[in-house]
Amino acid sequence: MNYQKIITSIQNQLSSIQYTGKVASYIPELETIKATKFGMHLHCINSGHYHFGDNTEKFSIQSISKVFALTKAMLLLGDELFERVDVEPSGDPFNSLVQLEYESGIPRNPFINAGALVVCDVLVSKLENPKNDLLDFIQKLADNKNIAINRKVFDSEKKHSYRNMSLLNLMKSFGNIKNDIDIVLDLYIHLCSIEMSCEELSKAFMVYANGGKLLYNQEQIIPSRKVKRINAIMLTCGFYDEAGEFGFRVGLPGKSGVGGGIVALYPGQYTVTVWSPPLNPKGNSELGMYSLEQLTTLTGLSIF
Ligand SMILES: NC(=O)CC[C@H](N)C(=O)O
Repeated sequence: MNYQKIITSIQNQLSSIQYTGKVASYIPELETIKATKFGMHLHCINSGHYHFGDNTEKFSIQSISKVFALTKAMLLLGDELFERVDVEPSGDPFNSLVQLEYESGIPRNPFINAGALVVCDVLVSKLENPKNDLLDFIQKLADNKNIAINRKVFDSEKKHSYRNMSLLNLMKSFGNIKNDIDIVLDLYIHLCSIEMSCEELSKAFMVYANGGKLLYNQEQIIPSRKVKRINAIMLTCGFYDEAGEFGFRVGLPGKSGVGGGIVALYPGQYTVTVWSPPLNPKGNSELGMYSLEQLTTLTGLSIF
């Protein structure tokens, strides 16, 4: 397979495509990022790296961090975790409140905000230093100590957390948040404000493409059964109310964030990260989705 040729063809197509998406503005600091940024980094298990554009520039990973948080919670807890958060697609926007009211405060899945907030509540209960432990965990997955939060993004989101506060209050009223809501929110925003590049995310997600083993030393750090489950949740819930469309067009498990990043993976083959800040109306990177659709079409390598 000539990956280089395919990646170059995607790069060439992008230069002539006009985007219609908008950079996220409800977290004001995210709006300061140039809309024309674009990076792509493909990391193949057996045949190396292919990339272009701003693939080494760090950006706000936002909801991509929900995968790391879920993984850590699944390592700490057994199936009882899924009594507090379900594993069904929500079909609603990522920050929606409506289902929680008639589903007794149990979020549909761990990749919408409500679900990730419950996961953060679990992490606060189980870990003495959840912020440090999570950062250590991500640094280990990425084999890179140079991963940290962006303080400006953290402060900016903290000041505009009306929705997430509402979600926490509603779930607390149903008894599904055990800790102080300010502490849970603080951890959640901390994770969302972590910065990583496409290259770093492709490396960190390799564990999900490699059956739970770190590719760089083959250490099994996540049991393969749990990796199977995490990949399944990425496939069905990784793109909020656009999970069906992502499966239809791209055909890979993955996760997006409102910083414009998308990570996707093909178990046993590769991980790929794209970054383009303008988002479509569902909150997913418009050109990111387009590029990934081209990748799986031109390589013929999707899980379908
Ligand atoms: N979809 C996202 O990336 C949302 C994350 C963002 N920090 C929020 O809570 O709204």
